[in-house]
Amino acid sequence: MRPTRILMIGAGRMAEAVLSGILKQANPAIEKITLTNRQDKERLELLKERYGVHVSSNWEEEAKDHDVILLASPPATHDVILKRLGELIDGQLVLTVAAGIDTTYMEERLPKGTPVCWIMPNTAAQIGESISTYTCGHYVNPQHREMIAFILEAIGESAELSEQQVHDLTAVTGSAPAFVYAFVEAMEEAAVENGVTAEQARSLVTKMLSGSAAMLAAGHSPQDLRDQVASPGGSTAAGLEVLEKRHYKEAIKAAVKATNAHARGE
Ligand SMILES: NC(=O)C1=CN([C@@H]2O[C@H](COP(=O)(O)OP(=O)(O)OC[C@H]3O[C@@H](n4cnc5c(N)ncnc54)[C@H](O)[C@@H]3O)[C@@H](O)[C@H]2O)C=CC1
Ligand SMILES: O=C(O)[C@@H]1CCC=N1
Repeated sequence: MRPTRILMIGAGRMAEAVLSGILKQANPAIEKITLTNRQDKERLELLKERYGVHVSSNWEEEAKDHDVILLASPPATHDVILKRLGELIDGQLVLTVAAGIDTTYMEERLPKGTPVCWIMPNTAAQIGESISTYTCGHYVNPQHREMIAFILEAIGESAELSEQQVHDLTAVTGSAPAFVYAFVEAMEEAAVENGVTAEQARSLVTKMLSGSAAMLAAGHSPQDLRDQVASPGGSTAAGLEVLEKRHYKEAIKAAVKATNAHARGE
């Protein structure tokens, strides 16, 4: 990889996740990383202290001096930031992790020929365990791809998809961890109501979840796994029947639809 300077616009949770992943790779080609946000100086100081990176509350002054610019600010800030960025940059690679901000949107606001990439990670990026979908714009060359792969590997695994697919899967890979955590909260509450401590409930439910995920990762289908648990006429079947009556799958699919629609600004 060529010597590279990375600028991040936005210094929140996702920016920190990407930053810590990149630093763990200890790649000598990364010459400099600068984190910026609009006004939270305290947050910038904390990140500077924690990671030893450069910080600034004026990204406009920094843009020229960096090769890769990663937007990790809210989607609603992108219109203004991209248009201003377009006045400042000259061929730099521009990436975003924002929900709903696809490469067409970016290319429309940046000078013709600007290489762009849209990455949709999830919060497991914080521990290098994200499954990130991504899609590249028209002007991304093999060198840019090397950089994009480096960032993606720093936060976990990834799948390159079409722009439409990244939109359609925003809920399934980006937001669904929150759906899983809501399920865990309900399970923990049920466990506590049945007499175990909150710590025991956390430990039991977490292990149940990681074991279930490991069975899926081993290649078994969810239908087979469900059937293995639910002995015919047994107690699990009675529980599944309640979920079905309460439209469990429909509720999840409706949540996916609502999430994606919101991300697209609908
Ligand atoms: N949290 C998540 O699970 C995921 C978040 N994302 C995307 O990541 C982006 C950031 O999300 P989080 O890190 O969760 O949010 P956050 O609230 O932790 O961080 C947002 C950051 O943007 C900065 N900011 C706000 N307005 C700005 C502006 N006008 N100019 C420069 N900086 C500005 C804030 O100071 C803050 O540092 C969003 O676009 C979101 O769609 C994508 C996938 C998953
Ligand atoms: O809630 C959000 O807007 C972001 C997008 C994907 C996950 N979190």
